[in-house]
Amino acid sequence: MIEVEHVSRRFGPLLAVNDVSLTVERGTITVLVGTSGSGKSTLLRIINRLIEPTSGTIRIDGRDTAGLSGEELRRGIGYAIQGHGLFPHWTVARNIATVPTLLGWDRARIGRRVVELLELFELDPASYAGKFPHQLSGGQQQRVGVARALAAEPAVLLMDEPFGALDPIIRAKAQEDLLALQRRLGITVVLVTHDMEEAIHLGDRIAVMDGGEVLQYATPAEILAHPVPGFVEKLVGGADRPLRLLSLTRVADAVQPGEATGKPIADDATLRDALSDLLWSGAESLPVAAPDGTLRGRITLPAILRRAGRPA
Ligand SMILES: Nc1ncnc2c1ncn2[C@@H]1O[C@H](COP(=O)(O)OP(=O)(O)OP(=O)(O)O)[C@@H](O)[C@H]1O
Repeated sequence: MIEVEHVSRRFGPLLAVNDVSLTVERGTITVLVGTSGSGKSTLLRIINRLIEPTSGTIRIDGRDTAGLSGEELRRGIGYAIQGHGLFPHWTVARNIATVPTLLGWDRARIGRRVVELLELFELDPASYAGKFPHQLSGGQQQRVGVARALAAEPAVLLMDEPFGALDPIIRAKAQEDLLALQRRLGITVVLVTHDMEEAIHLGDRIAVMDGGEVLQYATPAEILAHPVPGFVEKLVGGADRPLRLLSLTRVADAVQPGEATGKPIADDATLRDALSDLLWSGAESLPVAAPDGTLRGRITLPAILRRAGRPA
């Protein structure tokens, strides 16, 4: 658990982070979202003390981080940034080994960990361990960046616009991979983005920042349904709000008994995907299938539309 209490950071006359308090529960993803210059990156870097707060307290699992040296703290916290920050003249294996090496792990353990992470990120160790960053695609560099951040098995992972440089298809895949990885490892993630879509998709909770302040800190559903008036409302209240709402619910939660014709949709797809399929096929309903292919019932247009409106 990360507890941020009344944290501020001043740069000369500018209050880049202004009296922010929020708690990130263990094993969840919190997304900091806001426009450029709203203080997201500064707040993120205060958590691992790349930037010292001017005032306020950060506790990680109950421990005040002010009592630790910055270096000691950062060895226990993964940090992945846009552009991936890989050392260009180091191989992929050496990049991933950075923190374990600093921690003095023995060579055999480091070697095992590098192979394990490359496999986890679907990069064949035999082909990729000895490559240099410039020999990888953007998506592969991004995965190596996250692999490096996770090398020493941190309980906390901080990510600053990690998918910002990726094209939309690779970005969607990277987001899915992060969700799967986070569920599997149970890590606590704080992620910075300026993309509300990404925040809604990834966040268990979202902190909307503007002018150094957190204006609202709540679940995506709460932020969509009840945005605080002003900046947050403007940010989420656009024409695609109903579609965003639909993207939060799985087909499994709206499935009805009965049959339908057409290509089945997976029960773990979102209602937004289901609406898309229905509109495209011109059908009123579609069959719903479990991962093993068993039919579970059907999803209908009216059932989807009921969930796209303003919540009561
Ligand atoms: N080292 C610094 N010295 C002076 N001002 C800084 C410094 N770092 C950040 N700032 C200022 O603090 C404010 C917040 O910056 P920050 O990088 O946290 O914003 P951000 O929300 O992450 O923006 P972006 O999305 O553009 O990265 C900005 O006005 C920025 O210019």
